Parts: sequence; C-alpha cells; structure tokens
Amino acid sequence: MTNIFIIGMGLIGGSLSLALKNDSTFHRLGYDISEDETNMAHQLGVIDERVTRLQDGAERADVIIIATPVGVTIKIMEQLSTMALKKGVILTDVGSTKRTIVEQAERLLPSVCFIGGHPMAGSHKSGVTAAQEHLFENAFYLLTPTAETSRDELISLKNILKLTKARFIELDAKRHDRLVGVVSHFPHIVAAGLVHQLEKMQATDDQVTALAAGGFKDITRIASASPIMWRDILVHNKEEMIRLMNEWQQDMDGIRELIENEDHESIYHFFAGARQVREGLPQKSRGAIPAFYDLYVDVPDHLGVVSDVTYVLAENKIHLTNIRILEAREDIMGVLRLSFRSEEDRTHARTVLMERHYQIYEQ
Ligand SMILES: NC(=O)C1=CN([C@@H]2O[C@H](COP(=O)(O)OP(=O)(O)OC[C@H]3O[C@@H](n4cnc5c(N)ncnc54)[C@H](O)[C@@H]3O)[C@@H](O)[C@H]2O)C=CC1
Ligand SMILES: O=C(O)C(=O)Cc1ccc(O)cc1
Repeated sequence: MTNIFIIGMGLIGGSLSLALKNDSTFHRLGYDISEDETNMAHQLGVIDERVTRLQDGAERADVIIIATPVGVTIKIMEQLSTMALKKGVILTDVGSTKRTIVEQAERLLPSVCFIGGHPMAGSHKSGVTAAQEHLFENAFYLLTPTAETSRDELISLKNILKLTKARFIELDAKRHDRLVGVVSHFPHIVAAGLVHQLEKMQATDDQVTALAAGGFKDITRIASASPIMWRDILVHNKEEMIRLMNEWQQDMDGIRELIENEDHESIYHFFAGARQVREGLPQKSRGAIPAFYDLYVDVPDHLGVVSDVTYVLAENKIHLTNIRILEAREDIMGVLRLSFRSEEDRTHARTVLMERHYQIYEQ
C-alpha cells in the first residue's frame, strides 16, 4: 500500500485525490486546516482517511502532495522540515507559481525529493465540493524537476499522477513562472481591474450593472476566483508581474495616443493583429480555462421535472458530472445547475433540452 498524503482539501487537492481513487494500492490520507473541509472530503469519498494533525499524515506518507495557496505551501514545508519523514518520500505541490517554492524546498528540505507540480486546469470555484475526478484530463501538468531530481523519482511521481490523464511538460521553475505569468497570472490583474472600473461607474450611474452582461462577464469570469489564492500568486511571481505591468502600461499609453490622434489604420491593426493571434491559438487542448461546463435550467413547477431532465440527458448519452437545485423563486420551482465534462457535452445538452422547450442559460 502506498500512503498518499494530501495537504489542503480544496478544489485541486480534492480533484487530485479523486483522480487517484481507482488505484487500490493507494491509501489517500487528507488534511486541511479547516476540519469541516476534511470531514466533507471524507464524507464525499474524496479521501480514504482523515488526519487531524499534519505530523500524523506526514510521517506515514510515501508521497506528500501540498495543495494549499502558495504562501501556505512554503509554511507547510517549514513544518515538514521539523518532522521525521519516511526515507525516500516524494514531495510535490500543485501551486500556480514555482520559483520561490522550488527554492524554498531546496533550502528547507535539502535531503527530501521535491518535484514542483502545477496542473493547468481549474476553476474560479474553490473548496472540496467543487472537486472533480476528471478535472485534469487532457490538461497540461507542468513539472519542474531540478538537476538534483533523479530519473527514478520523476518516473515514480509521473506513475502516480498519470491517473489524472493529464499531459506532462517538464520545464524549469523560472521559465514556468514567465510563461504562466503571461497566460494566467497577469490576465487576473486585468480582469479584476476591469471589474473595479465597473464598480467606479456604478457609484455614479448604476444602470451600468444591467449592461455588464455578455462580453464583460465573459472576460471578467476569472475575477470571481479566490482572492487569497491570487494574492499569493502575484506576490510569488512578483518580478514577472512587475515586468508585465510595465510592458502593459507602455502598450496602453501607445493605444491612448492612437485614439487621441484618431489613427484609424493603427487602431485597426491593433485589433486585426490580436484577432489573428487569438484565432491561431490551439482549439482542443485545455490550458488555463474553466473545466466546468455548466448549464442552468429554469425548472417549471410540475412534478417529475428533475427526473425528466436527467432522463433526456441519459437518453442522449450525455454524461452529467453534477446536478444541483440552486434556488427557488415564486414563478418557478427552482434553477437546476447541470455540470458537464466537456464543451461538446454542454452544447449537446443545450440542444436536446431546448428541443423539449426548457429555458436554458449559461450563467
Ligand atoms: N483553483 C485553480 O483553478 C487552480 C489552483 N492551483 C493552485 O492550487 C492550490 C490550491 O488551490 P485551490 O484548490 O483552488 O484552493 P482552495 O481554496 O479550493 O483550497 C485550498 C485549501 O487549502 C486549505 N488550507 C489553507 N491553509 C492551510 C494550512 N495551513 N494547512 C492545511 N490546509 C490549508 C484551505 O482550507 C483550503 O481548503 C493553490 O496553490 C493554487 O495556486 C493550481 C491550478 C489551478
Ligand atoms: O486561468 C484560470 O484562472 C483558470 O480558470 C484556472 C486556473 C487557475 C490557476 C491556475 O494556476 C491554473 C488554472
């Protein structure tokens, strides 16, 4: 039996643990600073065993996965460095930044095999209740081995993580932070900035709120993510964030000038160039995009409608990953949130439910 100890029973820790569930040689122990979260994880079958003290899990573990916000991850490594870990234990993490974590692992735990990890799929949702077994399927799983990492250790870790069905990419921690800074970290600053701009307008003209549906909600979706997690990410990728921020400010100054000068041609090229680059991005591979494909269905007030919806989906062989009644309003019995594994499933579900005259929307 291989004891796998997962620290942090949130979206990512929970999803990883679920992905490892089908290997009967793994015994999954879980710990979270919030006992409620650990209990919930146990009740949902996300882990095999609850641990109430970090040390109890750490000293029994063959593999330790730290799945906490990145600032906490370094504090946990400090704690682990004072414990009697098993000889040969493999330590990994799932943090969105890698440089400071890898550096601190080398400093704090020089005789432990640490291999940084970052599964590049997730959501703006958090907590173990949002965990999904298939979250990382086809997503990139970035690993940051160093010169100290042996081939055997890397293979052992990959053999465990391959149950996620993710695709591994190895790169060094600095390059990781530079690339992910552009595709994930910096866009979060922009998204939050746009929402704050809306907020300022709300103070003078609240009509803007009703108009902020559609495109605005699409590009600011990631601003709904956990502020603790994103605070830590920005601080731990500080140099890259400052560099990108300077570049961005220069670019924005340039665009302001084009608008001031009514430079039609250059403004056109600004948009045309962006469209061309965006259309050239990979379609199928999943990067840092939402792994939750939700549909919302207004459920009219008549008996048996929930089973009708699930029947229609089953009849069409559409796999549901979650179903939940979200709210009850006067005119309808409730709103059903249906979650699917892929965009294809969601599109198919929308079509078949609309054929049955259900009222469908996406958010
Ligand atoms: N949410 C996402 O889309 C992705 C997140 N990540 C990374 O994964 C890590 C975890 O993120 P999520 O699972 O989304 O967050 P989450 O908020 O769902 O879960 C984090 C969990 O860590 C627990 N925790 C906090 N301090 C702790 C401590 N001292 N000891 C034990 N547990 C503690 C919290 O109670 C919480 O349950 C972060 O480092 C994040 O950067 C990586 C890929 C995607
Ligand atoms: O791009 C995003 O914000 C996401 O929706 C999911 C996500 C968040 C954090 C990561 O480190 C990787 C993926």
